[in-house]
Amino acid sequence: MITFEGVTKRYRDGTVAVDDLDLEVPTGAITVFVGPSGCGKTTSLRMINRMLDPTSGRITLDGRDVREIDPPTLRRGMGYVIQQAGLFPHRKIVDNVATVPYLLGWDRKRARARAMELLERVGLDPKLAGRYPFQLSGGQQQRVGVARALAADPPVLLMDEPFSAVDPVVRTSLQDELLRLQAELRKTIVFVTHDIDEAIKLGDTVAVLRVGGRLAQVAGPATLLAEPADEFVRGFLGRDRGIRRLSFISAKEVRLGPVPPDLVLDEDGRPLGWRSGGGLAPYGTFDPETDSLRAALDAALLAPNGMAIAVDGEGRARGVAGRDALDELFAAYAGGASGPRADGDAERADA
Ligand SMILES: Nc1ncnc2c1ncn2[C@@H]1O[C@H](COP(=O)(O)OP(=O)(O)OP(=O)(O)O)[C@@H](O)[C@H]1O
Repeated sequence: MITFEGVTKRYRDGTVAVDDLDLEVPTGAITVFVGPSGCGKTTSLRMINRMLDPTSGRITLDGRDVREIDPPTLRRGMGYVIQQAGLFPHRKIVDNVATVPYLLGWDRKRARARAMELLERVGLDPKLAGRYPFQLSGGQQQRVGVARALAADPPVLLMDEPFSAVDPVVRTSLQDELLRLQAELRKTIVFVTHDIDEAIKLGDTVAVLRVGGRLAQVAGPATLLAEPADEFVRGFLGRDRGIRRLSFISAKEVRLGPVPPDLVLDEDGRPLGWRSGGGLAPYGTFDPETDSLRAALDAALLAPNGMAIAVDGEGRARGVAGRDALDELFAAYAGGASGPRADGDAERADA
C-alpha cells in the first residue's frame, strides 16, 4: 500500500500544488487521480517515485517512508508510463522494452526474450520489435510504453495521462487492454487523468482533486456517481451521472418474460430481428450474466417495440425484458447508492 500522510508540495515560486493530502492507495488495485488542469495530479504522482519530494508530510510504501529509499532502488519497483510513451527514438522497440532489464544487468538474450513476451502481452505483433518508435502509430507506441514499464515486473505502476494523446477509438482499446492486463497482473496502479469517464472506467478508487491541490472526494466509481460529496464533484462528474450509474448495476435481476413469437430466431435460437410487416426490425441484446443495466436499457432502446432480448453466452435468446421490467429496477435504484442488488464498487457490472 502507498499512503499520503498530510502531504503538501509548495514549489519555489510559492505555488501550492498539493495541499495536505491524505490518501491510501491500496495494493493490487487501480487508484485514479482525476481533476481539472493544474490541480496537482502529476505533482502527486511524481512524489511517489521521488522525482519530487514533498515540502511537508510523508509518503510511505508498505509502511516505509519513500525518502528512506534511494531513488534508483525505489524506481526499479515502480514502472512509469507517460503521455506519448517517451520512448528512446534511436532504440529499436525490443530494446526500448528491455531498458530496465538491461539496467538490472540481465544478459541480452534474457532481456530480449522478456521484451518479446511483453510485446505480445500488450497486444503488439512481435514483428514490430525490430522497428524504431517513429515507425509505430501513437497507440502502438503507448502499448510499448506500457510493456517497457512492466519489463522488470515492478509491483507498482505509475501512469501519467498515458492514453491522452491518442484518438478515442485507440484510447478505448488501450483502456480495455489495461483492464485485461490488470485482471491478470494485479499491480498497484496509480493513474493520472483529467478525463472523468476514463477515471470511472479504470478506477477501483477515484480520487478527485480540485485546483489548489486539495482532495475533493475519494471513493469507488459507483459511490462517486451516486453520492458526489459536493457541487464541485457533481459538476466535474457531468450531466449524465444517472445513466452512467447504471453501468455499475448488474442486469442479473431484470425480470424476463418468455420469447414472444414475433421474435425471429435462427436454427440455434439466436435472434435475427423482430417480425415487422414483411421484413425484420432491428433488435438489441444483453447478457444478464455479464452485462449491466445500462446495456439492458441500450438493448431496449434499439428495438422499435422497446423490448430488450436477454441472451446467453452463445447469443441464444433466453427471454425478453420490456420497459416495465426495466422501470422496476430503475425505480429501485433511483436516488441513492444502494438498491436491492447494489453491486456497486465491489463487483463492477461492466468491468
Ligand atoms: N516546477 C514548477 N514550479 C512552479 N509551479 C509548478 C511547477 N510544476 C507545476 N507547477 C504548478 O503546480 C500546480 C499543479 O501542477 P500539476 O502539473 O501537478 O497539475 P496537474 O493536475 O497534473 O495538471 P495537468 O492536468 O494540466 O497536467 C499548477 O498550478 C502548476 O502550474
